[in-house]
Amino acid sequence: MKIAVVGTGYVGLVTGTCFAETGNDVTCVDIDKKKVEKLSSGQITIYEPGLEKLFLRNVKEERLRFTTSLYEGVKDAEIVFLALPTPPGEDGSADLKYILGVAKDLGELMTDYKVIVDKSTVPVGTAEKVYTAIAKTYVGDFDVVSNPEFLREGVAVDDFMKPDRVVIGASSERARKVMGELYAPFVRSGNPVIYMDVRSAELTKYAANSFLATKISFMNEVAQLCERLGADVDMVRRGIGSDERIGKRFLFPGIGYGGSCFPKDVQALVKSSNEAGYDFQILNAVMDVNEKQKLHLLPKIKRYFKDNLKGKRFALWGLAFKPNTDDIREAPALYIIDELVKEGALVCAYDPEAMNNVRALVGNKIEYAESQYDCLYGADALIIATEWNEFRTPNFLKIVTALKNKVIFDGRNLFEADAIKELGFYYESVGRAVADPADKHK
Ligand SMILES: NC(=O)c1ccc[n+]([C@@H]2O[C@H](COP(=O)([O-])OP(=O)(O)OC[C@H]3O[C@@H](n4cnc5c(N)ncnc54)[C@H](O)[C@@H]3O)[C@@H](O)[C@H]2O)c1
Ligand SMILES: O=c1ccn([C@@H]2O[C@H](COP(=O)(O)OP(=O)(O)O[C@H]3O[C@H](CO)[C@@H](O)[C@H](O)[C@H]3O)[C@@H](O)[C@H]2O)c(=O)[nH]1
Repeated sequence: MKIAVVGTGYVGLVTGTCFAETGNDVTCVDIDKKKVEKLSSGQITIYEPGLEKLFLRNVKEERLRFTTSLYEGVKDAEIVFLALPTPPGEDGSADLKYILGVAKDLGELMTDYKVIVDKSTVPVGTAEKVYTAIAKTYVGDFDVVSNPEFLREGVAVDDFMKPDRVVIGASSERARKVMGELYAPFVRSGNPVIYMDVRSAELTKYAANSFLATKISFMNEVAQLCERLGADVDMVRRGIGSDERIGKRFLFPGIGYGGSCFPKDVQALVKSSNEAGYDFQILNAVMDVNEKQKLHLLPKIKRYFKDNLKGKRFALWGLAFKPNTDDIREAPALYIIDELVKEGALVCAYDPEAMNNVRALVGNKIEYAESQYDCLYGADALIIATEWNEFRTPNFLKIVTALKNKVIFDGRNLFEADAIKELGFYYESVGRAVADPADKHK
């Protein structure tokens, strides 16, 4: 099939590459000239495990092309995916200017039947708006379909190639058939394509993200309670997660959810809800809990250093909002950096992939280290903000040698609390035994 993907960011690039990998002829369109030049010359623009190999193969075999021209991209395409940004507007609702801008341009370019697919996360009613924007100038037959994307960064290729489900919201049989053919290779393993009406598909995406965010905020509140009641959140997590009705996944407490999706999508659903005259109370609490959780480690740090962080030096492991990505959008580490710097502390950070992105954002506000151990030298404490695998089993001897004090504030519960205390560390984590600064650690 001939496919156009408009918007070649995270979702666009994964979508385009995976559809090319299953034998389709894909043209990706982006307004960012530099990005298109880079991709056309075989240079990948995001860090995503497993993607580069597929990308290079499909570029080489000419199933995957890039252009800045919307006309070039869509002229022969049967299906046009819109993988454009839907950032929060000033009031928190999803800003549809990119989607509706491209829809208007499509109306001016289209000359034959196409299926236009909203791949971006968009509020209920957007497909109707896209339809109206195209129909203003194009009078022929076409369909607008909602096909929300559920991939996670860091495991995006697997999520796309072996989806738990594919949701297709379509109002015409013709569009359902086209989409069904396109997705046939991905659902062979028995994972279903769920066909539904367009509005339900649009809401499914927000409901999925909001439910997952709710699980996380719930566990972060359980963690708060654990610290106050002397319980261990890891035990409670295991205890409840083994109940199939609850499920083991997305129960990990930490320093809040971040990334380009949960924060903006929960907020957008609350906004849509308000506009529909309904107060979505749970989600307001989910957002409040998350705001507080991002700075969960700060009072612990201040307590240890007797409220004086001026001139203190902190090593920070992890900047990306989660492991296996270089994405720093809404990364909890950035909030911690802000607070520490505001208090007059110095921060030296290390992240395996995200340092360039942070450097571009905050420049010399912090120092950057060449390795996870380099950033420890002379630091008063180590703070862990992202659970990269290489941080899980570090060389403790190197940590002890480099750190000024044997003090760790762990926002991701990477270590067994008892084992690390045995090594003589003052150790604070999330939802587990609270350390006492008065205790003498070795
Ligand atoms: N990132 C994820 O993990 C993820 C997962 C599922 C769904 N989503 C949703 O998918 C959508 C896209 O997210 P993303 O993370 O890929 O965004 P992104 O910001 O990484 O990429 C968007 C791309 O669109 C391009 N663009 C902007 N205006 C354009 C135009 N007029 N014509 C052509 N290209 C244009 C930008 O240059 C950029 O390359 C959002 O709605 C997001 O909520 C994201
Ligand atoms: O038990 C958990 C699981 C996740 N997180 C945090 O939650 C955030 C989001 O994590 P994750 O969902 O793995 O990453 P994303 O790539 O943002 O993926 C989410 O957002 C995408 C964009 O909408 C959706 O497509 C995915 O299905 C959805 O999982 C991160 O900050 C994680 O640290 C936790 O704190 N505890």
